[in-house]
Amino acid sequence: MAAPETMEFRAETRQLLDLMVHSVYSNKDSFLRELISNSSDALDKLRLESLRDKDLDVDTGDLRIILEPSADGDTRTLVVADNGIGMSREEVIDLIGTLARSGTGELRRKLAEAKDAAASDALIGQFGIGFYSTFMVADKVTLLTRKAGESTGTKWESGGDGTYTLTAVDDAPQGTSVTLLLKPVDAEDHLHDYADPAQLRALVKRYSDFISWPIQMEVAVAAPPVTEGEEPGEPTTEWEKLNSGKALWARSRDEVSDEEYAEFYRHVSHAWDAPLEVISVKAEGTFEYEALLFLPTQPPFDMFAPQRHSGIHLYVKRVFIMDDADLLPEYLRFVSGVVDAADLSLNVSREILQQDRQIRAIRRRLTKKVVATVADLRGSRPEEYSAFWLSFGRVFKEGLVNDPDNREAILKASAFASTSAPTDDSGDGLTSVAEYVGRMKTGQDVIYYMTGESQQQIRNSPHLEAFTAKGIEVLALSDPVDEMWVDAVGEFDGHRFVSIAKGTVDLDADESDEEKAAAAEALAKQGEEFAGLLAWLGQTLGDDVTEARLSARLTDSAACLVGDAYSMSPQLEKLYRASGQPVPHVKRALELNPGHPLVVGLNTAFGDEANRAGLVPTAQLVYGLALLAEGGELTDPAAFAKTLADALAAQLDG
Ligand SMILES: Nc1ncnc2c1ncn2[C@@H]1O[C@H](COP(=O)(O)OP(=O)(O)OP(=O)(O)O)[C@@H](O)[C@H]1O
Repeated sequence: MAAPETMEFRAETRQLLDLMVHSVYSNKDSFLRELISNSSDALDKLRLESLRDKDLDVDTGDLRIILEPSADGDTRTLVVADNGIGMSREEVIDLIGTLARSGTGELRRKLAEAKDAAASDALIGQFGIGFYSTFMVADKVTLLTRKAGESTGTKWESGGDGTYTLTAVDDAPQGTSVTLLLKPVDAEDHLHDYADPAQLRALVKRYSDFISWPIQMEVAVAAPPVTEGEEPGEPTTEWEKLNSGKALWARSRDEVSDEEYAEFYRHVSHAWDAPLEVISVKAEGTFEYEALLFLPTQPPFDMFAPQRHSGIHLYVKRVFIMDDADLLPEYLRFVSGVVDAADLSLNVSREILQQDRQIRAIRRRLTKKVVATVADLRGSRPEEYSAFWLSFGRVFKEGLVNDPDNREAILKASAFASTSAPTDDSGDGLTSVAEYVGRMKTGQDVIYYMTGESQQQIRNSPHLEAFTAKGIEVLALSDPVDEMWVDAVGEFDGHRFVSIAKGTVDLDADESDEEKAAAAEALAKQGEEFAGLLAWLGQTLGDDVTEARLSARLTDSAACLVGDAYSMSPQLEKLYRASGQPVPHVKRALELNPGHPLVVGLNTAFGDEANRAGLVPTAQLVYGLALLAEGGELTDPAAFAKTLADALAAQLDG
């Protein structure tokens, strides 16, 4: 055996480990689930590898997971071992020595801030900590592993402090064993006796019963009764299988408890929360398959990471095939679970899968089923739906853009903030588009919406003023994806989606013809009064605006900016720019409120003396204020500040 080499954990890993060592997490038992889960994955991988690589010299006849508790005085240990794929030395360093997953830094920061046990429980539950959870129960962890096909093994050992050692080991068995030198039992600290076979039996039953590989423990068998005059029989041992290994998806819903589903969900999705909804599908006929899918409660922290893939594991007749088979569209990437298909070849490749008719049929059916489940959730459990929507709505709505076939169903399952969605217990301040349509005023035939970067920005925007005054509901869409789908979807039930920040709006639809005629006449008269100013403003601000006109949508503010019916909104312009795409600056119309003192004053001053000093800066201020009020960004904030300061100073002087 070579001499051990001491390595240092990266700072981030070290801090996280330190938090585990001193963890107040109450569910310390979960370390066992994590180790068994890792072993089970390693066995799956070995079986697959041996199917794909016929030259790989391994024995796959007796694949299993072994628990080996022992107690010698105060020294208590537990070994969890498997004869799975194992790890190379580099893999040990990469996978075990570094906690390289994205979001780790964030977890560490939040854990350090967490004040009490409940808060840190929730955080650990949200992030999951895999192998490192062993340090909640062990003072020292030794991992011995040899990768299938390699001759030298690697021993990794750490006391959870700043360092670990690595040693090359020649005679290591293939697979991985993790030996825990257990911390003293401390019931108050939720540290149970993990060297006690009865305890282990109960934990495996609770957390890992569904694992398809046998989980075994060697137990003493009572010696046969001794008859007089005979030598006492040798005590013997036998392997006791601790799990039933039954595939959960093959059992009927009423046979499986919520807790069993929850543990299986944690295993397949590497999650620590409980599933919000369990979806099971059994298809018979041309293509036979069973699926068990889960909607999560908490978002995985890497949900928006570009490399995140779907959490659906593909099995063929109970044999694990791959873990990110393309079985659901990207906008459902928060769904995890298992699909077990009867008629695929065991060594099917990813490329073949993508072309496979059966896989495409499964994907279509599962997609519809998940979307329908989300819609049902809204109807049957509105509170849970709201929480779900808050975490996953943004991702789900990508489907409105990317999945035209299911667009209608996705829209029905979606909810949106709006200026007058009910906030009683049936609602949550969120409305469906159908409900919006049900509340539309007489004469209104379009669905009004406003996009913005936040709810606050939308709700304070001047564009909303006349809508609020007239009690017309407006959808308040503040997710980046909203910009895309309103264009892609276009209409619902014959009602067009219309942005209140674009084009002209007709808010007098419910008025009589006489009232409309009177209003039009009044506007025309005002138009004449302001004609000179409007033409001059259009010219003076020509670099930024297409024209200046009087507004029907303002009641309180002096001015706002309005795009053409089909122009790009400022948010979309910003999104494109942020993604590196060059887009020309989109000019919009400046709309003025003819009843506002600033606009009236400006018109009078312009009428008195069109060349008067101070008019140009005031025009620039009016434009800048309109931009600021909608949450926009000034191109030259310093110049704006100076113009404003000068104007204020001049006023104080006067
Ligand atoms: N028994 C094992 N055999 C082979 N590889 C293993 C074993 N245990 C862990 N690994 C490798 O180390 C990696 C890290 O394990 P760890 O438990 O920290 O995270 P994980 O299982 O990937 O995710 P999670 O933290 O969500 O459980 C695993 O993904 C796997 O590649």
